[in-house]
Amino acid sequence: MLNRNKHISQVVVTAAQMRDIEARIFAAGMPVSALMEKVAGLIAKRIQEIWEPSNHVGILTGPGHNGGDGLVVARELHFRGYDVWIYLPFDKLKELTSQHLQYAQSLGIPCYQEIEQLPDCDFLVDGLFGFGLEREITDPIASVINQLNEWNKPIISIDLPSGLHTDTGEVLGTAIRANYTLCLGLWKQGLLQDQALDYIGKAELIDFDIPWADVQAVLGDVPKVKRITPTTALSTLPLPRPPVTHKYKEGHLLLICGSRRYAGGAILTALGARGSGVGMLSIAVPESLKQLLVSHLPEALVIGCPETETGAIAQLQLPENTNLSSFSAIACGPGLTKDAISIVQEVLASDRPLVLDADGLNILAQLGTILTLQQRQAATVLTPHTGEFHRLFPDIADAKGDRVKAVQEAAAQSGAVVLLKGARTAIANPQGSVWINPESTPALARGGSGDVLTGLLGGLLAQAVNKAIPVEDIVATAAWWHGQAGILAASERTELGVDAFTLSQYLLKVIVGRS
Ligand SMILES: NC(=O)C1=CN([C@@H]2O[C@H](COP(=O)(O)OP(=O)(O)OC[C@H]3O[C@@H](n4cnc5c(N)ncnc54)[C@H](O)[C@@H]3O)[C@@H](O)[C@H]2O)[C@@H](O)CC1
Ligand SMILES: Nc1ncnc2c1ncn2[C@@H]1O[C@H](COP(=O)(O)OP(=O)(O)O)[C@@H](O)[C@H]1O
Ligand SMILES: [K+]
Repeated sequence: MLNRNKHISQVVVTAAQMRDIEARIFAAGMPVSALMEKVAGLIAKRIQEIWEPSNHVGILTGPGHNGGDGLVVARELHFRGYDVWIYLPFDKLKELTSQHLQYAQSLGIPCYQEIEQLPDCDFLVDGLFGFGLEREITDPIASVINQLNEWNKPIISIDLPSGLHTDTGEVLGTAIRANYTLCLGLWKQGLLQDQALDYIGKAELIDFDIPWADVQAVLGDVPKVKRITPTTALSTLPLPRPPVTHKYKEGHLLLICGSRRYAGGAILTALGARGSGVGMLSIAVPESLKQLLVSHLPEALVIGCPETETGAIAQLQLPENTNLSSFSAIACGPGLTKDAISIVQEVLASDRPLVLDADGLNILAQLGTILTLQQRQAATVLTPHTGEFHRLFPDIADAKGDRVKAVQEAAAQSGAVVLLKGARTAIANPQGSVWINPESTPALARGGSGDVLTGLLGGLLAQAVNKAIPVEDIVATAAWWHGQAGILAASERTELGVDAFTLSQYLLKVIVGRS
């Protein structure tokens, strides 16, 4: 049972999967009405906790079981002393929903068909549509939703804000802008897509005891799409260290970054790597940046390289008896400029795990993403934002739409682990497994935060080199750690206080006391 509770928050489902899981529960004997009663009871309880002092509530009710949930909530809140009004603009209701309406009305709870009739409420509960929404919302409901959004009343959505596509998070016509979303049973994939975030508000899972066996029967033993949780992220950290070890056993990362034009990116990447705790850090930069890097990172081995006329690295001049195979992992890209093309070609040809970011990605796109990566002998991790993603994968439709699908396609095409940056960063391996980082902060939308991630990720990969941890799990840990550092920094310093240097200083605070 403990195991189930630990795993349930990782699970992400589509509408079709949720329907299959529910069908198994009903087939096993659970009456549909009993489940609705249980689920809506939990929703009502949570609503009372959230909006305890307010007691005028409007319940927006749809024709299906999302509306049925809403009506049970209406009844429960009525019994708890709330003044409840139902808004129900549909004539044809599913049978269970219709029965709950009849009973609610028999209790004297008023029900209106016109939104104008609904009295002034302290807050609204959105039970219009859940995962059964199957087409665009049209008038008159679309206009009503727009009007409701303009009222600026707090709204709690049941399962998901009505109007969002359950899988892609796309707005189907229009959608309720909720302050809270109480997601039922298992996390719906659409709630983890960037395009849905403006509509969701604060999202919580209402666990209603879906048996783990039913989840497994539908999703398989290892679900394809998962949320990163503190448990999953912390489990891959290289802690505790073995008592007898030395610096090279704790990973040797080579960073290749910076140019005369972009010196700061090299420092930020290196500070991200420092935050990872990596045993040994070597940093290859253009010769003219060497002193600067040494002054910021006295512990690192800074390798000054010959420069092009434009101040990019012209040639990797590694120390004697060292070649690229001497390192546990390589991270390459931030601040390089596109003039460092030969360097990127050289690291691509190496047999070491490689993280490519920023100009490393722009150069890869120029070289031809798919064909170039086919030559790789070791793991490659690409960390594009949407702009870089489109340059790398011009054939893949829309990295701003269904990002889960986009990142899966990119990983499958390229054979790399792809981390698609965003508000809900998504990571896929070539076999189609996806991790989504469910929490982050717009405080990170700031120049240089990506550099910190590259260094952190490189450092974690270097430390994992001889361990049997899948690369995508390490990448997921880095994304989570980076996001949590942003959240912690923003909570202490506001969303305006999280410059990339500050972010790097918060990495350690995330894990102290937790691992
Ligand atoms: N079976 C149960 O008792 C449980 C119900 N749950 C609730 O049931 C919901 C799913 O219920 P349903 O499958 O009935 O589906 P929904 O209630 O989400 O909506 C489907 C209904 O809306 C209509 N509809 C769909 N798209 C429309 C559109 N664009 N314009 C107008 N009407 C449209 C359909 O004809 C159908 O009547 C979940 O989201 C959840 O709230 C579960 O979460 C918990 C268990
Ligand atoms: N709105 C947002 N919410 C959460 N995280 C964000 C948001 N915008 C950006 N980020 C994160 O910030 C980082 C930005 O990286 P990137 O775009 O490479 O910027 P830079 O190159 O300037 O460092 C990524 O990790 C991304 O996921
Ligand atoms: K809803």
